[in-house]
Amino acid sequence: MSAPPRVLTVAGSDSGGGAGIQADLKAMLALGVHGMSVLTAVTAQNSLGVQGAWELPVEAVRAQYRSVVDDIGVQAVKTGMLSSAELVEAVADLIAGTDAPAVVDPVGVSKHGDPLLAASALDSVRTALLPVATVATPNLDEVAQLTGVRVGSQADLRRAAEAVLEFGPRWVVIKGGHLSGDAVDLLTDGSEEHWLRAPRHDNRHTHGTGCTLASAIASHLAKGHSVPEAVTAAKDYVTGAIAAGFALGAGIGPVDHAWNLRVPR
Ligand SMILES: Nc1ncnc2c1ncn2[C@@H]1O[C@H](COP(=O)(O)OP(=O)(O)OP(=O)(O)O)[C@@H](O)[C@H]1O
Ligand SMILES: Cc1ncc(COP(=O)(O)O)c(N)n1
Repeated sequence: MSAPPRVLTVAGSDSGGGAGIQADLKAMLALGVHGMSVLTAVTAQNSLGVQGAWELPVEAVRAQYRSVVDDIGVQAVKTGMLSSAELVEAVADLIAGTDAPAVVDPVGVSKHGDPLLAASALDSVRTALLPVATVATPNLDEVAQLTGVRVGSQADLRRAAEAVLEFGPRWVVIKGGHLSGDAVDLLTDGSEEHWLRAPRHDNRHTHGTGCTLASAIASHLAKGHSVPEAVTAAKDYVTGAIAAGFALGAGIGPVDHAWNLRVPR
């Protein structure tokens, strides 16, 4: 049997299994690719928030990356929580030397408002990481942090996309998940525009939506799809996962990464 496409996530661990590395690997399995991971940080996290976070040394991140890329090889890379300026710069450098598309989710804070990136790292995200991204996937809070553009309605999404594209990613997906009404995202490279629209699911169990979308994009890119095809397929996958999100713990439960694998009875 031939090996499936290989996808690497460079991100933090969520002990609760809903976001971070755990969400990424689950999404990759559900989408038929071989998932691999470079851990940047470990969080003590559950449905109520992040209780603690510990960064890995930059040499440990570099060594994991080299182990995977030099032997196994990758068809796409996805980044999530990178924690510090030093890690952002090291990862940007590693991606620049890798011949594979990179999906950059510029994770800033968790759903509960806990910081996952030092404020001092924002400049490195702008000047080192975004320029090496094939697709960047900021949410509205990350757009505001990175560009100063505040999105209050769908009409502002184009302005937000233009501001992010100035930092150099080939494509950007501005996630409008935090607006009201339909869940509308804008994918653009500055010349083509694709509006991705899905019904808003009235389900509070949405922990891990951003990680899941970015990993699904990377998985479809690894299969050889174009960026618009990959993002469209990833949007369908995350929408189904949100619709099937379930309660766990006392707070916000995870999306269901396996929804597309369940056989109807
Ligand atoms: N209630 C919902 N129903 C349908 N789609 C949603 C809903 N909430 C978010 N989405 C979609 O999920 C994807 C992730 O968007 P979101 O804005 O939630 O990302 P995020 O903020 O990075 O994630 P998180 O809020 O978990 O940190 C987008 O495609 C968005 O449109
Ligand atoms: C380790 C880690 N990485 C990322 C997120 C953000 O999660 P998301 O934006 O997908 O909800 C998180 N809560 N924890």
